[in-house]
Amino acid sequence: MTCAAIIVAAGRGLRAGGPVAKQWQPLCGKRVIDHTVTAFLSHPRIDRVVLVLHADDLGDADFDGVTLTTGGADRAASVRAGLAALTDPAVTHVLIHDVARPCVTARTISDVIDALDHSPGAAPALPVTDALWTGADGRVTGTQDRTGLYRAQTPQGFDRAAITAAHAAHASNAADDVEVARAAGLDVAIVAGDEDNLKITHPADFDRAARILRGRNGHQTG
Ligand SMILES: Nc1ccn([C@@H]2O[C@H](COP(=O)(O)OP(=O)(O)OP(=O)(O)O)[C@@H](O)[C@H]2O)c(=O)n1
Ligand SMILES: C[C@](O)(CO)[C@H](O)COP(=O)(O)O
Repeated sequence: MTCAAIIVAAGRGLRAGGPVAKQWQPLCGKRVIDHTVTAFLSHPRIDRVVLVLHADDLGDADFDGVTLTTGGADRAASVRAGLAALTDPAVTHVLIHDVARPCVTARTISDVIDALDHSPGAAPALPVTDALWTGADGRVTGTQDRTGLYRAQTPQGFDRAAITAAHAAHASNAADDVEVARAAGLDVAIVAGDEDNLKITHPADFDRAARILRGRNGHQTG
C-alpha cells in the first residue's frame, strides 16, 4: 500500500473571519496550515502529500516535500484537483483531509490506513451523543432520533482508483468524500473519531485547538 495525503486548503474561511483565511492564521506559534501539513509529512505511512490551495494563496506556499495545486470553487472541486495532481502511478490509496483540522493525530491517520486493508473506504466519525432538535427563530420546532447518526471527520481514506472514478462520476459538490464514495457504491468503514480532531470553523475554535495542542506538547502560544 502506498498512501498519499490530499490536504484541501483552498477555502476562504468566511465563518471563521479574520484578516486572512483561517488556514493562514496563527496557532500555537505556527500557522494552522503548518500543523496540518506537518501531521501528514511526519507520518511514516504517508508517502506523498498534495496541498490544494486557493489561487490567491499560492505565493504564500513555503512548504518542502509537498505537491502544490490550485483548488476549485467548492470542496469537491478542490478534491478533484488534488486527485488530478497525483501523477505517481505507485500511489494506491489516498487520505483526503481538511486543512482546518490541525489537531489530527498520527493515531487517527494510522487507524484510517489500517482500515483500508479491508475496505475500499474508511473514515473517522463520532456517534452523536446529544439529543437532536430542529429549530427556527430561537425556538425548538422538533426533535430528531439520533440512533445510528455520526459526526464525520477527516482524513477520509479510499482506494485511489475507486475514489478518482467516484469523483469523476459525481459532478456536483458534496458534504464530504464519503458521500461521493457511497454514491458510487463504495463501502466505507467507520473508524473511531477523536473529539480533539475538530474542524476550525468559527472564531472560538482557534482557542480550543490551541488548548488541545498546548496540552499535547506544551506548545508556546502564537
Ligand atoms: N473551495 C473550497 C472550499 C473548501 N475547501 C476546504 O475544505 C475544508 C472544509 O471546508 P470549510 O471548513 O467549510 O472551509 P471554508 O470553506 O474555508 O470555510 P467557510 O465555509 O466558513 O468559508 C477546508 O479545509 C477548506 O479549506 C477547499 O479546499 N476548497
Ligand atoms: C468534510 C467534513 O469536514 C466532514 O465533517 C465537513 O463536511 C466539511 O464541512 P464544511 O462545511 O465544508 O466545513
